[in-house]
Amino acid sequence: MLTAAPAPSLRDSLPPLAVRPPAPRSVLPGPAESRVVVGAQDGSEGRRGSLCWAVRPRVVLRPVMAVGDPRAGNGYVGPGEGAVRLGSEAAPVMAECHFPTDDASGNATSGVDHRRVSTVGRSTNILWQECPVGKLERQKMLGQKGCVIWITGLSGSGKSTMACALSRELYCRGYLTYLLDGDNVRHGLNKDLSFKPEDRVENIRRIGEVAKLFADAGIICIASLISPYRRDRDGCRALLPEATFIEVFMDMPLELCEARDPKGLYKLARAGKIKGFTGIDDPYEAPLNSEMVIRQKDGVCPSPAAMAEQVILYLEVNGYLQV
Ligand SMILES: Nc1ncnc2c1ncn2[C@@H]1O[C@H](COP(=O)(O)OS(=O)(=O)O)[C@@H](OP(=O)(O)O)[C@H]1O
Ligand SMILES: Nc1ncnc2c1ncn2[C@@H]1O[C@H](COP(=O)(O)OP(=O)(O)O)[C@@H](O)[C@H]1O
Repeated sequence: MLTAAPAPSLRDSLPPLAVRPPAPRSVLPGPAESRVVVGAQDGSEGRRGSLCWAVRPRVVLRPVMAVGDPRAGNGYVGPGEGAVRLGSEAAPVMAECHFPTDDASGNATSGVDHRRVSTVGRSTNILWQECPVGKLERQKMLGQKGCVIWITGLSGSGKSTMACALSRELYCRGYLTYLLDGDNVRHGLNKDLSFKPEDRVENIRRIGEVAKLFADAGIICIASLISPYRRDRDGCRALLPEATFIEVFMDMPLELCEARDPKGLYKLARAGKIKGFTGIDDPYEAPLNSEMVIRQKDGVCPSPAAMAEQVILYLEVNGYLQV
């Protein structure tokens, strides 16, 4: 009996990864008071109060400020007291870790600057925990700048198509991206949220916060969600460092989106079976000053590849694809 061959998946259709010269990895040019995982000489994790080797597989790092913080509990180090000896670039670095004022239960009582303890939202008595490996180091490692490409538009305007084409193109050129698609995030993190206005506000806020973390990780984060309210998109922009929020408006007419209706949702909304559908009985506030607008030319929508190319050109011209 003949069986039909399975249709190739989108993943199968990816061409081989282009060889982009990797960021130089022999020595990571860390900042002056540099930074590493602390491990013991036998390669195991560093212990509090012990002599530690600064090690990192396959990557030889510069001098180190190796102060194990017992609160971190993961071998990574934070700022604080500690006897530090600097080593050469090629040699492992030794550093002695001291936590002289820890209390009997093992909790750190040292090094807490109470002037920095604050209240944020409903969280009280919290302190920003610095980590010596920062965004700049991660960006150097990846050879790209972390940013958020925020794709907004009506349902059916082509957000996901654009996001996937862009991911694919950047992947093929050797850049690391991560896609936050509204539909997908609503399957997990945001599954407690509906489409009523206050829930959309929260959906956008949470995705903005997550996107901010990805950008801080040095990743090109592509957020693709309707995000219909201007104020909330602008709120996400405000979360990010200057010029790292790139708003892309899929400016497609409602008639086109409705004609596409790939999920049949417009039909249901018109029939009154879905209430509060964006563009039908819930507002979409178009951006006023987005970095990019994708629209039809002479009534023809640019191809997915052409849309992605437009964004990549923007990233190139604005220096996001290099450090
Ligand atoms: N009432 C209503 N209005 C708009 N969209 C609806 C609604 N109900 C379900 N859907 C489907 O959910 C997708 C939109 O989710 P988002 O998280 O992007 O929306 S929002 O940013 O919170 O407005 C959206 O996906 P896309 O078509 O990809 O935009 C719809 O498929
Ligand atoms: N540039 C394009 N040219 C032709 N069709 C497109 C283009 N972009 C999207 N589409 C089609 O439009 C429909 C909606 O696109 P989609 O990316 O799912 O939109 P959204 O994520 O905004 O809801 C899909 O059927 C898709 O194939």
